[in-house]
Formats: sequence, C-alpha cells, structure tokens
Amino acid sequence: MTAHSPSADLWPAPSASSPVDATVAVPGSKSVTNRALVLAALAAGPGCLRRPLRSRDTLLMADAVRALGVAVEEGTDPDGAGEFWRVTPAQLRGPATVDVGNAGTVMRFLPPLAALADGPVRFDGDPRSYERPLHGVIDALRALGARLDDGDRGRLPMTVHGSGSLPGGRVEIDASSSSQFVSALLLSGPRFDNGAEVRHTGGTLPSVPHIRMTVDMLRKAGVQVDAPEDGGEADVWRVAPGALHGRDLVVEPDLSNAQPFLAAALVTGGRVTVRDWPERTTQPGDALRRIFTEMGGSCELDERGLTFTGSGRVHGLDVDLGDVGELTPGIAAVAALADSESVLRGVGHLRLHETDRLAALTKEINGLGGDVTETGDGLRIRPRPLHGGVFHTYDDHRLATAGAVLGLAVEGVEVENIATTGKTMPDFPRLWTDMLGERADAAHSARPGGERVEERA
Ligand SMILES: O=C(O)C1=C[C@@H](OP(=O)(O)O)[C@@H](O)[C@H](O)C1
Ligand SMILES: C=C(OP(=O)(O)O)C(=O)O
Repeated sequence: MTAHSPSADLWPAPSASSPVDATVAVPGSKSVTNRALVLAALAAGPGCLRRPLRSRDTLLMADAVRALGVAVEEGTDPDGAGEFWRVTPAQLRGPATVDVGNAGTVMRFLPPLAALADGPVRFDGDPRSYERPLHGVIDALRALGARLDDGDRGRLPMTVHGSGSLPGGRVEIDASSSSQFVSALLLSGPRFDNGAEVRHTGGTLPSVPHIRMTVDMLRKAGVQVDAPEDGGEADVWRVAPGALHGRDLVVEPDLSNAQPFLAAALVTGGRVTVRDWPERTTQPGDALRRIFTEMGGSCELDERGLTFTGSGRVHGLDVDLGDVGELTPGIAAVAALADSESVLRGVGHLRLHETDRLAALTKEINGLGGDVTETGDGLRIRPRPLHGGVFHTYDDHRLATAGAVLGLAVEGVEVENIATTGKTMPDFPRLWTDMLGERADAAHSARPGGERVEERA
C-alpha cells in the first residue's frame, strides 16, 4: 500500500435503491489481449485481434512490442464488430525502452522477447513495479543463456541485452509468487533454439488457469506444448521450438471484469446479463458462476450471454481462491455484505499484486465499519453493518471496483481515484451508471447486507 491520491479525487459511488436489471457488454480480456499481442509479435506472419481490450495495460503492451520493431495498427473492424488491431511481426530489435506501468503481464511477458531482440532493451515502470516479483523471469532467462543487467536486485528497472537468439532448454523456477513467470517463458519458448522446459519447484503455484490459457493460445498458434493437465508430469511444461502462425482472433469479454456487474445482481437481489459469455473458456472469471451461485442466486448461460439473478440474500463462504486470485477483491466486497462469515484462502501472493491487496481490503472495509482480519494466506470477513466513508484504492483497479460494489448497498461510499480502473476497464464509471440507469422496476429497494425489502413481482 502506498500514499493516497488527493482527496479531491473522490467518486460518489451510486447506491442502488432497487434491484438492478441490466444487460452489460464487458470489454475484452486483458489476459487474452496481452498474450495475443505477444504471440502475434513472435509469429512468422501477420495476425489480427478483433475486439481487443483498449486499456492502460494493453496499450502498454502494444507500445512495448512496437518499441521492439513490431507494427501494431489500430483500426475499426471492417465487419463493424468493434476494434481491430493488425499486427505485423518483424525481427525484434533494440535499443529500445519498455514502460511496463504496473502491468504484471508486460513486466513478465516482455523480457523473454527482449532476449530475442538484437540490441539492449531497458525496462522501467511505475514505482510499484519495482516491488513486484520478477526474479523468476530474470533468473530463468540467465539460466537459458540471456545477459541481463538488473544491478543484482532481481527486479526492475533492468536492461536485457538481447543478442538476436537464445539457446533456451531446461529451467527450474519458483513461481509461487506469480504464475506469470511460467507463462512468460512458455510464450517465447517456441522461438528459443531448443524450445523451453519449465519446471516449477516452489510452494503452491497460483493462478493455474492463467497458465492453461497460455498453453491453449500457444497451441492455437500451432505450437506443440506438453502440459500437466494432459497427463504430463506435475508442474512441468514443455514447448517445442518452431514457428508460430499469425492468427485472426476474437478476444472474449473479460470475465474478471464482469465480476462487479454480477456482484451488483447479487447484492441488490437483481438480475444482470453479461453479453457474449463464452461457453468454454480458460479465463478464471468463469469460476464466478460457481462462487456467486454459492453466495446466493443462480445463473443461466444462453445465446444472450450469462444471466445472474440474485436471490435477495448473500451468504458467506469458505473458499480457496488460489486459482482465481484476481477475483478476491470483488468477492471480499460481497462477503462484507453477507449474512455469515467468510474465509478466503490461498491468496497470500496478493500481497505482491497492484498493491498489498490483503492489507488494503482489510483497512478499507474496516474503515466503513467492517470486521476483516488478515490470515496467513487470505482474509476472514465477518459482516457488520457498514457506513459511508472514503474507500481508498492504492492505484488498484480491483480495489476501485470493489468499492463500487460496496457503494451499491451502503450510502455515502466515496471511491478514491476511480480512474485507476483504466488499468483494465477505462469505461467502468459509464458502464456502472448505465447499468444502474437500466433498472426497470423502481418499486423495489435493496439495503445493506443484500436483503431485499420487497420481492420482485
Ligand atoms: O497471466 C495473467 O494474465 C494473469 C495471471 C495472474 O497473475 P498471478 O499469478 O501473478 O496472480 C492474475 O492475477 C493476473 O491478473 C493476470
Ligand atoms: C493482478 C492483476 O494484474 P497484473 O496483470 O498486473 O498482475 C489483476 O489484474 O488483478
């Protein structure tokens, strides 16, 4: 956690006087967009992304691959289906400078590309990026034959002295602080002379679905990958050397960014449809169907998308979120409004995310009158009647959306620096007020704790 933004920068979170009833089009997935940009940059021919996410993290990624010589042209889809980015790969080159901002995907996925570039590539970013773990990528690249200058700090800022190619081969890493170490090495692995064999040798590996997303997208680019989920050795991934195809890819909506909208249905006892929810996906946000159903409500997936309907009650739960850590802030917000205690486990690594998310959630929910305590690997949340106040966000997009969810049920919540949602969803304030504006039936009202006063007719 770091200092707060100026207090003038406060967003009065709208409260919901009745159950929400809305359909929402959530922008594209950050994780898919940034993997697609990396894979397209490494491909043998041009590729394109349809409906990519346009946000701080993805624009930083587009600028990063451009800095290495790749062309990314932004335009409108000739079929009228939204944005369209055309990527034309080239021999990667330095000297270049990459601004990683506070994007985990940029700070971890780009250094292996830089090792393949011809010339030095300097990496720098927001102050918080200096604190986020990078040793897994730095140590692995050195072991695979790259030359890096990180002043022996094991983190940013640093320079990768690319020589145009990398021997690659076997490497062991401790990825218990971020699954992105594994994804980073796998994404560039096919372009290493000997491919890559990555073995995780530490404590529990978080965010495994995100590694599955990496494997799935590599295979769709024509790469041969052996992975534990296909009967391979536990915690070992192998990527064969070879060319990647340029793809024409439609980016799925970001299911983790769908979370606040589904949470709105849950805490107000209303109904929200998220358009274009994929039938099958590797996105961890798909787990919200199960988690939010357990917390109260039901969901239905059909041609309109995913419709989540709140029951008017919100239940606490005891759950391991290690696979879906990025959902924790939103689940914590809902849990603070529930009718029973929750224990969120398996997310100790969130202390090294955009901010220390466990400390930030504890402080901010307690600042509104809540009763949250940190455990070794998560949070214990005992619901209490909450009151209004400032909800500080520490430059963390998911803290900001969590504050908005609390504000639905608690009058007088002011979210600091709502613009920080621009990391992955710059349109959040408009989407949120549009969702609330769509409420059809003003006769119902919702109150803190998610208890609906009147039933839907
Ligand atoms: O690979 C990815 O796209 C991501 C992996 C996860 O990172 P960690 O494993 O560091 O939690 C997740 O939290 C992050 O939002 C996105
Ligand atoms: C942890 C997150 O992002 P990053 O990609 O920066 O790690 C997140 O979006 O919740």
